[in-house]
Amino acid sequence: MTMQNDDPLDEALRPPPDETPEQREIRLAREEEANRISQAIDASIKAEKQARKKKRIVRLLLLGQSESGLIVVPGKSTTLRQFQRLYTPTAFREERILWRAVIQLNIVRSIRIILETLTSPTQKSPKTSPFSTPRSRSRSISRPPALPTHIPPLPSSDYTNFNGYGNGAFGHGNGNEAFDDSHSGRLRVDLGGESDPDSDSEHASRSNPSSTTLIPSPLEALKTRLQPLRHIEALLIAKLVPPNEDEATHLAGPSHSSYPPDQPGHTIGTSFRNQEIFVRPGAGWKGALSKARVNYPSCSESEDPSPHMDSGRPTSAGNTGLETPDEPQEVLHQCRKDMMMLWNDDIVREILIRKKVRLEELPGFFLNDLERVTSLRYMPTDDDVLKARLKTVGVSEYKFEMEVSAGRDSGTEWRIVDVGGSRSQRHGHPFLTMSSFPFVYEYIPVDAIIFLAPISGFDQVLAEDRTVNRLEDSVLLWKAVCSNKLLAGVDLVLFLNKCDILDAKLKSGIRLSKYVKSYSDRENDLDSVSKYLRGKFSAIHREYSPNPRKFYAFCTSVTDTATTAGIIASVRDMVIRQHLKQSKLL
Ligand SMILES: Nc1nc2c(ncn2[C@@H]2O[C@H](COP(=O)(O)OP(=O)(O)OP(=O)(O)O)[C@@H](O)[C@H]2O)c(=O)[nH]1
Ligand SMILES: [Mg+2]
Repeated sequence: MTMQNDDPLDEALRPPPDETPEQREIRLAREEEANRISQAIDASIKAEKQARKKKRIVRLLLLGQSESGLIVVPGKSTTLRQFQRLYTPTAFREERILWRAVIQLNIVRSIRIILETLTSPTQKSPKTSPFSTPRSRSRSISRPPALPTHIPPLPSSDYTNFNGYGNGAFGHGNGNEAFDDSHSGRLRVDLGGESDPDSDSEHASRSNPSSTTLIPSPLEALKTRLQPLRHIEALLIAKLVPPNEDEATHLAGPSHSSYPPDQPGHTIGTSFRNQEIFVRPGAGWKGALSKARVNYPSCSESEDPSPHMDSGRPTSAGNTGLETPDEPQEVLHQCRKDMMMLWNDDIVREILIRKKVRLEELPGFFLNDLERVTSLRYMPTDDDVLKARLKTVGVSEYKFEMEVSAGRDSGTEWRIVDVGGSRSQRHGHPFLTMSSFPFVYEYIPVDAIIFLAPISGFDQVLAEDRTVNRLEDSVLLWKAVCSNKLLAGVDLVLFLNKCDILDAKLKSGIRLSKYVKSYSDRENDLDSVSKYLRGKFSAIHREYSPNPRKFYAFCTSVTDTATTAGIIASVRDMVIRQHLKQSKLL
């Protein structure tokens, strides 16, 4: 028996004992070639490592004010999503299904806003001018009287006998009420005879108890049928918010309106503005949803059966373990006719208009798409993802490399810092300074700041401080950013955002000069207004910047994919140009 303790590799590599000189020559040549190839591979790995070390990393910081609820938020996270859509389209597309839960919650919230609005009283508050100084403003503006912390019960009427959200905006009926809508498909509610539409007392006097009936009103019945939305709301919150994240559903603070008396939404005096759901930034919530995801529906808008469907039902992104496959989508589907009836009802619309609640302008508005977005096989489109609203809290850096399909500059790593902008996160400063954003300094150096000012908010006040006009808040923050010495070397890109909403407002007859006195009798159209505001922001930049620096301003509607793609390409070019200059590579 021979001993087998030789290394098998040595054994294999050992030249055959009877090797001829020719065979030896061939073997040595082969070994040399193998050696050469191995060295080439080593060199290429080393080169790649070095290239990675030298990789171009571009850093952007998104800044701009924000609040929860019913008001104009600037669109920082939407801008981030636009970058992701353009630079990493495959990843963006694959994540679209995860946004369905956010859209479902947005829909439920819109319905709740309607129901709450139908019961809310009117309040008055003064107007402010965004370009006045804090001192002059404090002289000219007196703090409005505090709003009631609860809504006084209004006399019963078809519209006013809701309990209000505190008691359940979706109602407490037994679900058995009859509701005959066979004639008109509408909420056949009689508002009474001729009346002053602005008078709440008229509204009250209309509801003479003697005229009440034991038959539940159509709206009561509708409200009862919409009750399952309450459960869905709870389910979605459980799905989107981590278990220990109580704060997300309980943003503190007394409720009051964010709108002055003759301004949109001013009558909405209830609690929902403080109940906007947020997630901590980062992909945490997406991770939780995707882990529970079974698979993607391959197409959504069509009702065609798909191999990805489980018995024709959408597969869920849920993670509570309590759901059937996408229970929220099923419930929304079941409630869709009632939601459409509520939203399309003439009288409901009339009340929303009278109370200046312009739902269409609010973040996360999907009520005009109910048929599509409540379809059982609904898959959010790119536009839907951009329109969806999920408030950001805290600060987070998103890193991504351009996919090859996204064109040139693949290989550049983009790091975009998204910051939650609400005042509660700015330590409640009455007027802003950059010290309200202490965390920002951790992210310096950045190549540029994209500052978003939602200029459509010129006619609204902050929910967090009703004496402050929305535009004024933007202007103050802009001033603080421009004058900040630590940011003096950072280029500034200004997005005067929500120009689409601004355009609609101006066209509807709302005049800028009513809120910005210095605008006087200039033309009240988008072009003139945006040029004027751009001039104002630009003058502040010139006056307050400690050093000269690059400054670019764009009028944007960042939910609009076509126009935003061009703007982001321009931003990318100039940021990279500047980055290269600073890296002394140019
Ligand atoms: N119509 C319109 N809607 C916009 C525009 N920009 C953003 N939105 C919508 O406004 C909502 C809020 O945008 P976000 O990007 O979440 O705002 P944000 O600045 O990140 O706000 P915070 O996270 O609260 O600091 C979203 O529902 C967007 O779809 C715009 O230019 N036009
Ligand atoms: Mg955000």
